[in-house]
Amino acid sequence: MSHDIHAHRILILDFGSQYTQLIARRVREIGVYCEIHAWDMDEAAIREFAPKGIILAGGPESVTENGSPRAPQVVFELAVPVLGICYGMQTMAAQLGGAVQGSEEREFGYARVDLVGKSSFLDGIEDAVADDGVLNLDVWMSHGDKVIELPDGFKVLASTPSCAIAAMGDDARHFYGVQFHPEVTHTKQGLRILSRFILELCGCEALWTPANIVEDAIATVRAQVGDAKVLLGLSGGVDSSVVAALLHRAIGDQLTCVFVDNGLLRLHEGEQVMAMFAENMGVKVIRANAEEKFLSRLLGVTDPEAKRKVIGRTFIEVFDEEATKLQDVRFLAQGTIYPDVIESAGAKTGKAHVIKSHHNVGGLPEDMAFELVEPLRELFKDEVRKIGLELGLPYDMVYRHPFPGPGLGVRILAEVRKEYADILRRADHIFIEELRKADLYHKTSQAFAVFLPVRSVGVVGDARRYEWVIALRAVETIDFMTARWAHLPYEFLETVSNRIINEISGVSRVTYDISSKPPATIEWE
Ligand SMILES: Nc1ncnc2c1ncn2[C@@H]1O[C@H](COP(=O)(O)OP(=O)(O)OP(=O)(O)O)[C@@H](O)[C@H]1O
Ligand SMILES: O=c1[nH]c(=O)c2[nH+]cn([C@@H]3O[C@H](COP(=O)(O)O)[C@@H](O)[C@H]3O)c2[nH]1
Ligand SMILES: NC(=O)CC[C@H](N)C(=O)O
Ligand SMILES: [Mg+2]
Repeated sequence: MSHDIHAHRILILDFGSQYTQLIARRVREIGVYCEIHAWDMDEAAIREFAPKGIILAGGPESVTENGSPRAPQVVFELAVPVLGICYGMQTMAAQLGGAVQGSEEREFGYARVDLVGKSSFLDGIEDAVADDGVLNLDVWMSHGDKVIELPDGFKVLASTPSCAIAAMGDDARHFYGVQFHPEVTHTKQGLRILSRFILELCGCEALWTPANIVEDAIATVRAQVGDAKVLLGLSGGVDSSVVAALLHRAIGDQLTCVFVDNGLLRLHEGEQVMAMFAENMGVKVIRANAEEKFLSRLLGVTDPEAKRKVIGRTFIEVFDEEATKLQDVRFLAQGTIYPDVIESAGAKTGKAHVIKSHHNVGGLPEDMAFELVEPLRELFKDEVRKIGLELGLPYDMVYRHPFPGPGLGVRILAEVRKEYADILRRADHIFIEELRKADLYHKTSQAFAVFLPVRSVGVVGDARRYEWVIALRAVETIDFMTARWAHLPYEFLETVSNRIINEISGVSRVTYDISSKPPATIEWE
C-alpha cells in the first residue's frame, strides 16, 4: 500500500456533549482520520494511539463542581497541539493554572466575537471588520461557565462583551481553547478554524479520502480473509450494499450474500436487490425465502422489544442455515458503522439507557462459529455513502433512506399479520413514489408509513367504509439521534392521503405524525 491513512490521526476526548460526533465528522471532512474516546481514556492507551493532535470536546458538567471530569494529564505532556472546545477549554484552563467561574445563566446561540491578539491559530480568519477596525467572527455559543483567568503562557485571542476570554492560546505549545463551537455550521468560519488546527498546527496530511479509504479497506480485508469464504447478510440498504460492493472488489467469488425475504420488506424490494447485485454486478446472491418462518414466529407477539428479539434471532437462524448449506464459511461480514460502535460502547458502560434494541447490535449469539468482517466499522454514514459512489454503486441506491432490519415488523403496531403487511407495503410505496415525484425524497432523511390497528369510519363513493388507519412519518435529521418532523407541503400530503384511501380498500383514514425526536423516536416501536 502506498501510504498508511491512519498514520496522521486526531484523538477526540468526549466529555458528554451532543456535538462530539459532529466534531469527528468535521475532522474526517477535512480529510484526517480521528477517533472519539471517553474523557477517562487510559493514559497508556493515549500514548499508544499516538495522535498528531488532541481535541477536548464539550460537555454538560461544570468544571467548577467537585469531581467533574478532567482531561488525563498526559494530554498536555505529549508535545502535540491541543484544542479545547467549550468544556474542553474550561478544563484546559483549570488544569493548567487558570480559573473558571460558574454561572447559572447560559449564553446560548449566535454571538459576534472580537478578535484580539495575534496567533498562529486564528490569524487571517475573520467574517467582518467593524468600524473601529476590529476583526469579528460570527460564532455559536452554548455555555454558562467561563474562563476568567488565563493559565501561564496563554493570551486572549477573542472576546465578547459578556465573555472576556472567548478564545485563548499559547503559540509556544500550540494549546488553544475556544468557548464557541467551531463544529456547528452556525459558526461560519468553523471549518477553516478546525482546518487550521488540524492541517497546519498539527501538521496532518489529508489522506482520508474515499479513494484511499477504499484502497485501504480492500487491502485489510484481503489480509484478514486470505482465501476463506465470507457470508454477508445483504438487505439492499446502504450499509450492507456498500459492504457487498467492497467485498466483491476485494475477494470476488469468495463472497456469497444472503438476502433474507422476511415478509417485512418494502414493495418490490427483493426483485430490486436481486436485479442490482446478482444480475448487474455479478455478485453471488442467495435469496432466502423466509416469510413463513418469520411470520409464524411473530404470531401473537405484540410487544415491540419482543418482536425485535424474535426477528433478530430468526435472522441469525437463517444465516446459519445458509452457511451450513454453503459449507466451510469462516467469516460473517456485517455493515456495522462507526455510530453503531460508539452507541453500543455507551450502552456497555451503562451511561446510556436502552431505548430500543437494534436488531444487529449485540444480537449475535456468544457461541457463534463465525469470525466477523466489518470493513465500515470506522466510518460515518456520509463517508459510507461516498465510498459507495467511489465503488460505482448508483446514486439512488447510495442515497436511499435507511430501512431498519426488523422492517415493517416494527411499523405494524400490533401482531404482525400478512394482510396488514400487504396494506402497509402499498401505502408506503405510494408515499415514497409521491415524494420522488415531488422532488421531496432527498429533502427528507427518512420517510415511511405506519399501520395503526384501529378502525375508523369513512365514506367512499356513497358507501360506508370501516377500515384501518395509516400514519405517515417523515423526518429531517443528520445523525438520526435527533430529528425534526418534515414540514411537507399540505397539497403534497393531500395528494398522498387521497391516493392511499382511494387505491387501498383496507384504509379509511390517513394521519401525519408531527412529533420530533426527542421526545418521540423516529420509528413508532
Ligand atoms: N433482509 C435482510 N437480509 C439480509 N440481511 C439483512 C436484512 N436486513 C438487515 N440485514 C443485515 O442487518 C444489517 C443491519 O441493518 P441496517 O438496516 O442497520 O443496515 P443496512 O440495511 O445495510 O443499511 P440502512 O441503514 O441504509 O438500511 C445489514 O447491514 C445486513 O447485514
Ligand atoms: O437496522 C436497524 N435495526 C433496528 O432494530 C432499528 N430500529 C430503528 N432503526 C433505525 O434507526 C434510526 C433511529 O430510529 P429510532 O429513532 O426509532 O431509534 C432510524 O433510521 C430507524 O429506522 C433500526 N435500524
Ligand atoms: N457546551 C459545553 O461544553 C458547556 C460547558 C459547561 N457545561 C458550561 O455550561 O459552560
Ligand atoms: Mg436496512
